[in-house]
Amino acid sequence: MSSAASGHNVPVVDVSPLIHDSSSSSSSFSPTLRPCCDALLHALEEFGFVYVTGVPSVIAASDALIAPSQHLLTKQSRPYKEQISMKIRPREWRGWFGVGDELTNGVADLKEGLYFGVEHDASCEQIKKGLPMHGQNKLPPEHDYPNMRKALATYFTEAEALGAAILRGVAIALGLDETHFTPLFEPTPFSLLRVFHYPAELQEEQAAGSRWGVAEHTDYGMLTLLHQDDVGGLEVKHRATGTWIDAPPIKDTLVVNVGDALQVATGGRCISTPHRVRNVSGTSRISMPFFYDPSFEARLPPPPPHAASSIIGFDGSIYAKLHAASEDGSITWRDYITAKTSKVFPHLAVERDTTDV
Ligand SMILES: O=C(O)CCC(=O)C(=O)O
Ligand SMILES: [Fe+2]
Repeated sequence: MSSAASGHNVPVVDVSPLIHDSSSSSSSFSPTLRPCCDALLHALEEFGFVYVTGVPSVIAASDALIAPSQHLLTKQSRPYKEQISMKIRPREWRGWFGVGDELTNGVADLKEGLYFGVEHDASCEQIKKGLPMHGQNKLPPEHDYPNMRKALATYFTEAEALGAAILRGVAIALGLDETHFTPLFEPTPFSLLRVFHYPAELQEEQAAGSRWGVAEHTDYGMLTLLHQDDVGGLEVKHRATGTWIDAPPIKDTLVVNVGDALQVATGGRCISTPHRVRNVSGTSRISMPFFYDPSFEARLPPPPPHAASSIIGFDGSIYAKLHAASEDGSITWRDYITAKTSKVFPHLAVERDTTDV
């Protein structure tokens, strides 16, 4: 059912008050700040999704990265893209993957894409320690795509600042200290960026309803910030009615959604909502999700006992098993993300000891 037919639409919230008002005392908040925080929380409680506006610098940074990525994905040959394949140094979890390589819910998605992470220099501590999912981003030759590495760094900076601002707003609306979620991101967020291409030629299989661009899933982390082009195809499950509603493109907005870790961190107030993508438009679709996630070694709180099964998200089984196996009841972000990523690219399992969770 479309959103128009169900009467439910993911709300649009202007978050510019949160970006421009950084005062740390509630008595000096601008008059527009609290309504903005309340609207954000309300959307994340009902839908787990919100469109944010008032973020021109993030949109500009995202446009600067999406243009070369789109060219690379839609215009270059397979051998060209294979030069930067994820299969090269697979534990680093970066580079290009082809249609059918990534599984959601055990089924191959009808999309290809690029994975990027925080840039790690070969001499940094994390690389020396051999941590999984750390490394250098794989980019096409600079003479073909000048400035792409710079555009990537700029987008990480902009998107992380927006993620932090939104979480400050959620904390204020929940009546918590505005820095409540900050420790989870220290010393640095473990952000990931993906650029997806849903080719037009694969639409017939999706129209039949048995295959998906991305099958139903929830996101793992705290917040996802999604730039989608103007094609559409994202669907969100509305908790109250159980219906699937469209989240169509809206100009100058980003779609923001709650992941499993934020659902846990808010005691189930914000919901990590199942969503999926189907491109039956007849044209290629490009999207760019940015995952604003905790630091790699951050400790995630155990779910409150009274509500354990209802707040641990769509893939609560992994979360619950990891908690049960941990000595003090807390798990690290590393535990959760490596267990999850081992399922989506089984042949690239980054920490083999966690694949049987
Ligand atoms: O491509 C999209 O619109 C959404 C992708 C998504 O849900 C994800 O990568 O987690
Ligand atoms: Fe997602």
